[in-house]
Amino acid sequence: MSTPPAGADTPAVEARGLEKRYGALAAVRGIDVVLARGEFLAVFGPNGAGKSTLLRMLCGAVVPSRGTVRIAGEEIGGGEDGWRRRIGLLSHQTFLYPGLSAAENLDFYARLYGLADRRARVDEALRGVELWDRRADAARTFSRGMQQRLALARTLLHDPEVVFLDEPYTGLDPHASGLLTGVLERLRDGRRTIVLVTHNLSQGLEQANRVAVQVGGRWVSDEPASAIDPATWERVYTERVAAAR
Ligand SMILES: Nc1ncnc2c1ncn2[C@@H]1O[C@H](COP(=O)(O)OP(=O)(O)OP(=O)(O)O)[C@@H](O)[C@H]1O
Repeated sequence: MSTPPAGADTPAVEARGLEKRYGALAAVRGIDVVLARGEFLAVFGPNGAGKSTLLRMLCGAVVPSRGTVRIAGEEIGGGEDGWRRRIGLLSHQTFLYPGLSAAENLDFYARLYGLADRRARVDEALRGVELWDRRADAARTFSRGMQQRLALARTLLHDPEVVFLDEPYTGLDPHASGLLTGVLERLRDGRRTIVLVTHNLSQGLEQANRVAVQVGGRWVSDEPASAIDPATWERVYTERVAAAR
């Protein structure tokens, strides 16, 4: 089963007027995001800026209070759910079944996505995150970093066109961080679209080709990564955040 390709000019992600309120609190206050196929967007911002809330709206995990999100032209919540197969989300929640082994977890998702060649896909995914040796062990016996690696394999198992990553380096040791960086490099293949939320200013800038800064639920900047000087980026970022507060 596969999703039909979207038109070349159709944005991979198109969000208009996104807002999210939790009672009196406005977590996201009117953000537009239009990402062409192949773009790699890094979103930076202080704690509580609403970055995770934005990401969760972009991938259909949180319903916006206002605004719409389209994935490859298809509106989230519009009735069809072909968009689900086009996206992958790696977040604080691993979406793993603790009692199932690593291989069983991935096999479950492979079935859910109706993937052909399930066995081969699962084996390849386990090797890709260096969990092949632990494939028969229950996810609940994994360390946090190992769970994060398995969650990464789960995120990418169905080869999604749009990948959302919310602080994906959390809990990873230097070796596993390097592994993830390698995976992200391979994902930058020009056809895949990536949205990364991170607090790592230098690494995020290096990886992305577009950079947004979010403060108080709004984007205070959105520019090509090439417009940013890595040498002064930390200072510029700090000033932008301070000015917006
Ligand atoms: N389910 C929820 N119910 C109530 N308030 C929420 C909920 N989710 C998020 N919030 C609030 O929305 C605001 C933005 O939270 P969010 O997690 O999106 O920020 P963030 O920029 O990702 O922060 P961090 O960098 O700390 O991860 C915070 O004030 C948070 O308390």
